[in-house]
Amino acid sequence: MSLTVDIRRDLGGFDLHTTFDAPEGVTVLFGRSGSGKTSVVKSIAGLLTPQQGRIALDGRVLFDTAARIDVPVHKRRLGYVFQDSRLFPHLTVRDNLCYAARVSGRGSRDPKEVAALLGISHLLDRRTHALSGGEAQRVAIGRALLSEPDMLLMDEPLASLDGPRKAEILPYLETLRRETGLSILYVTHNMAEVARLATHIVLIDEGRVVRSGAPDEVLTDPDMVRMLGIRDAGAVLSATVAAHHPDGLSALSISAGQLLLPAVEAPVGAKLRVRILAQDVILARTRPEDLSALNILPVRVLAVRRGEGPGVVVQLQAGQDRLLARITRRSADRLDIVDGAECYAVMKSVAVSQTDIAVGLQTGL
Ligand SMILES: Nc1ncnc2c1ncn2[C@@H]1O[C@H](COP(=O)(O)OP(=O)(O)OP(=O)(O)O)[C@@H](O)[C@H]1O
Repeated sequence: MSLTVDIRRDLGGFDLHTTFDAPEGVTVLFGRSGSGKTSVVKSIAGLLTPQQGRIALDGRVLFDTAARIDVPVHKRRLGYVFQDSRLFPHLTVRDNLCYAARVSGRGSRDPKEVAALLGISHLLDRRTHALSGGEAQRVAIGRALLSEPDMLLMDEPLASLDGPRKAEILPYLETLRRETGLSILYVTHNMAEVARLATHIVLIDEGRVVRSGAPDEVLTDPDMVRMLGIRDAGAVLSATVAAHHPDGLSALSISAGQLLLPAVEAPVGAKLRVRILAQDVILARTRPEDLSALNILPVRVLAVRRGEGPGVVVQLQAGQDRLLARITRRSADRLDIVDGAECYAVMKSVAVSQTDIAVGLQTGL
């Protein structure tokens, strides 16, 4: 399912004027606090009425001011997962799961299957007030799935969870996407979630779309670094597990060669996406010898962006992929890092952790 959105609404001086397409897959709507993300999602869900515009899901028009169409919320066939789980505390997990299916009247999916997919089978008879935040959120996702929506809208579904709980849920979201094929519009301002889940990214600022496209293009666009956050800037690379070595390292094939990382929990042949932060990439003009860092890739400089501070962001071509490196202006001058320069990108193996790796999901669909 692909969604097209073109809406305009004045929110007390805030001019929401957002136009984008969300193709099949996981489209991440990313922007800082107050950029208009929730207002966009509410408009799609039918909870906020734009003054002007059109919203359509494949051929099905949900909203169109010109044609005077405004499909009511319950007939839009969209699943909505909020920041907080909003479960019924007096009902069991099973009853919470079945509720949406009953209300939507589209419940042909087996709740047990959905519970298994989300790792909540052992919780079915529990009341929801005693669930952990991560468990409750998985039940909320299951409930949305059981209404058999044409698309799932997820508005910062992990924002209320701490780091370990986020890490617990992310693999389920990856499985969900892979196994149900359901298209998802996913709102977040967390870059780790973007890097792990997105198959398409829409960047929004002050109610307007400033950039959209595939993650490997958008995330390595040096002009977007400021908006994405300099500390979080980095690339996502598609990789395949090539070998697991007895010394605890795994070898991954990427288009530019090989990466050695701490043991990756995936079998040989598994497809992965790996996030490499710009601040973890060092540049050298000649191939370094006698270095402890194990990953040295030949790269070509595509662009150099100088900021106001002492740092520069360097966009690099590494095989078919793009990388970003963040180095000092002083080093860039000393090493003559200019457009077209051939050099080597150096990365420590331990710089990439398990949370930077998504299994079974490459940068495309
Ligand atoms: N019903 C409303 N009436 C007036 N102003 C509103 C209304 N809803 C949202 N706004 C304003 O519109 C702007 C965008 O808000 P929105 O909640 O869509 O942003 P957001 O990107 O989702 O932010 P956050 O990440 O903090 O949730 C904000 O300035 C907000 O105060």
